[in-house]
Amino acid sequence: METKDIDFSKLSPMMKQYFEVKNKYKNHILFYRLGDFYEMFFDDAIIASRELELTLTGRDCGLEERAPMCGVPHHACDVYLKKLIEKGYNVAICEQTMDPAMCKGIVPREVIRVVTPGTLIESSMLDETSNNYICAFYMRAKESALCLADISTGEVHLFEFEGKEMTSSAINELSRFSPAEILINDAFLSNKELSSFIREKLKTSVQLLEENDFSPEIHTEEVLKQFSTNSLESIGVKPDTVAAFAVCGLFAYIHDTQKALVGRFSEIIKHDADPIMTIGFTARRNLELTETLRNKEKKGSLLWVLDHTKTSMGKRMLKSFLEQPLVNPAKIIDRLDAVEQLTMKPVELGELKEILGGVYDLERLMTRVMYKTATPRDLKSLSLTALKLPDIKELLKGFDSKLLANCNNKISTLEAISNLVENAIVDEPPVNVKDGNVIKDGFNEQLDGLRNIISGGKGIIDDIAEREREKTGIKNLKIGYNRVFGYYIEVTKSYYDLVPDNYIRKQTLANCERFITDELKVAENTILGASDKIVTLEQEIFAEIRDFAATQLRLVQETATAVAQIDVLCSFATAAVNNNYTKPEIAIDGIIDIKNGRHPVVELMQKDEVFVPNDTYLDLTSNRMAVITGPNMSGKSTYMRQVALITLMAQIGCFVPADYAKISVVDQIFTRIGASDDLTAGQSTFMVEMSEVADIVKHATKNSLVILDEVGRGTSTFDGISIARAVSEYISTNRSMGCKTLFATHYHELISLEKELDGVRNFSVAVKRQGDSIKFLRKIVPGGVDESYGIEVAKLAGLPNKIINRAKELLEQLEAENKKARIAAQQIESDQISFDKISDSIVTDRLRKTNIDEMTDSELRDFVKDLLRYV
Ligand SMILES: Nc1ncnc2c1ncn2[C@@H]1O[C@H](COP(=O)(O)OP(=O)(O)OP(=O)(O)O)[C@@H](O)[C@H]1O
Repeated sequence: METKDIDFSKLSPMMKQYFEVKNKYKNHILFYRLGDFYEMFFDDAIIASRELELTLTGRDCGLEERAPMCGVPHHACDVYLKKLIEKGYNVAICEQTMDPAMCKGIVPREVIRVVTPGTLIESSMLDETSNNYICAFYMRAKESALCLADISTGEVHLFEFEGKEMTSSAINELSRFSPAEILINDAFLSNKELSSFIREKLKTSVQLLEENDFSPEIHTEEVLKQFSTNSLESIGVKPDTVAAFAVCGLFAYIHDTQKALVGRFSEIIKHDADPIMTIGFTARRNLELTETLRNKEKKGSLLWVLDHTKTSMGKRMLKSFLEQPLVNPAKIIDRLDAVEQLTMKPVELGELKEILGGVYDLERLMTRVMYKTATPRDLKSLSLTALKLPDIKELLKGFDSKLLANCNNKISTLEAISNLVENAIVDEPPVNVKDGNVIKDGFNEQLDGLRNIISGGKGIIDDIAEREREKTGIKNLKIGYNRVFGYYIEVTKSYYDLVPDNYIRKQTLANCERFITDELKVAENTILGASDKIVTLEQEIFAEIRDFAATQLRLVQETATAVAQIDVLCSFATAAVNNNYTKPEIAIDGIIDIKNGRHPVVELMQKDEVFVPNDTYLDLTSNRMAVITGPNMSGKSTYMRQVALITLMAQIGCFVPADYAKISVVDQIFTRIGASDDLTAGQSTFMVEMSEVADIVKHATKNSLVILDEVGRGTSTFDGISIARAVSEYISTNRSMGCKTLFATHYHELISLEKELDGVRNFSVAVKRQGDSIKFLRKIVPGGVDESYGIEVAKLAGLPNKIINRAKELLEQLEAENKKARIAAQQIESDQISFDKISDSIVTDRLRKTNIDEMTDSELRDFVKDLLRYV
């Protein structure tokens, strides 16, 4: 039976309640709590049974047909939630809001949480090394704001964008944070570039909200509750700004969907005040910062090389460091000084790392505390971590670093929490507080009193048993207990005759009978009453301790951030020591000078070839652009990426793989490398290549670093050469440009740029010819090469000899033709022959393609003259 066929007036009272709730959450799967299960009914049950492979059963619902039903146990619902979220469903969790035992009639129920990709908090559903952001993007005509929050850690970021850079800046930030869920307003949809970026590249869940859902007039209260504050200004948000709309949109949504979570957030990180390096979506992926391009794996990425962190908080922060390199030289130097100090004291570094190894994820623990879902073990983890903090603080005192001292100041020892938890909670508590034995003896008088009754209760029961044996003469009389019947006196068959009249029969078994007496009943009431009270009291005491921990949110959050930062700095120091890195010099004179630089990942991944280090020198004047030629496979891309990675590593405050490095801070890194997988999004390789180049020339400044690998390769040779040359000219001459550029190319024609343009220098990757083969030397040397060695590389790659020989033949033929074309061109130049005499050459082929018939003689002459430069 489907929902549409239901006669609602005939439904049972419980089903009526179900539909009252369900109607508010039509687009969600409703988990409806019934006892120990979350049940799903009707259409939800049909979907869930299919998606979760659950048995579809039925339940009487007041109608003739039973309601389709399936369910999942409430204590194991995480697994099922995860599956549904991964399959793109949103889930509303409806709980019983009163103890059923205390209710007459239908138990009241309410949706306390809506689970969507951006609102997950369950450890089992989250990657401990990554943040999980939900964001609101509020857009007006010329301005917009983006507010992101990670509910599981309490982190909040806010950006405001305006003017013509609005879209590109927004795309950069969205790709940097990669949110799991985006809330948008109507105006967002009119921005085609942003909409298609989110749809095609981020592939994130998007929800269109009403304009009112963002209104500060309506929603400020909810934001204030979430931040436990009394004004938007106190969290750095000016009312009526576009930022206030984004903040209100996001936190009103969180407030509405996460009813159990109040006051989880303490501060908003505003980014306009503190700019960071821009690395676009493409460069981030091309440089393989956090995952490899091909397999999307951590191994083989820069993160893999640098990750020696010990805590989950450190892992998340390391990732955000990599994605947000600094541009403020003073801040970079502070980090580098801290790393240097740590490398200089290996024993203390080792001790710090060992302590950090025992630190729990304070941020996610606090979310559970605020949600009131923290278990006794969670509080114990919080306390155990707090107990380690004094040792961390003591060790940090031994380092002479401003940043480490700063972190130390921010670490609170959280004594109030650890004292309370250590005094109150047993050393190895059960997961669930209801299981009992959570609170230590001696912590609460009332609890101690009740426990005494229980332990004394055993004595009372033993006394009764002893007296009854004496009184009745039943030697093997004993008193037992079970959950159904409570306490009972057990008498075996052979003594039935001796059972006195005051024994009331409770149960007959094969060999014995069970009885109760008035005296035993009174004892039972005392003992069981005490047990029930103990369970309730333990829960109350635990809730008080948890709520006290919640009051310490700000302190814990600040401590967590500082500990995470120490962890990342220790991780950098470890990578520096293990891989023999150098402290870079940070400059602002525009010079990048690297001696014996290495690619941080290739040098570790490569097993069968020793990595050959290389120098780099780029500046703002005569060494702005390096044109790098060399055969395929010689190491051009590796070299260029290595320069970008060394620059980026320096700007995140990490030592670098080089003997010496002076790095002038760059504001942006751009890359145009290889084919990206946008082909799936319906763009041709060439189209992707050109739009990436367009992005670079539009946004690069003289302080940017640009990596261009084989620009122009995606089209025909002449088009390609022309585009590559025009791009190089533009970059090296245009007003705001002149940025530092590394340009690898197969077009040897570009070598001439060195003579023609200021700031261009030729380099090549050295190779050695060995008979009809070649050896890669991997060394970058000054000067360009005009030999491709393509056929030799093809041979090295194992192409069959037959093909290689035929390729050689064809090459000779083409070279002869090219020679002919050159002579013909020279003749044209000196007007010795007319155009129609040039036959059979690459130039005429090109001329034909260009539809020369429609050109005047002089246009044709200019066109050919232009081409002459390439033949
Ligand atoms: N400096 C180096 N020392 C040792 N091995 C290197 C070095 N540089 C590159 N290699 C090795 O050479 C391989 C090819 O390098 P790379 O891809 O950079 O060449 P390329 O010139 O860009 O090739 P193509 O033009 O075909 O793209 C790398 O995968 C790496 O294993």
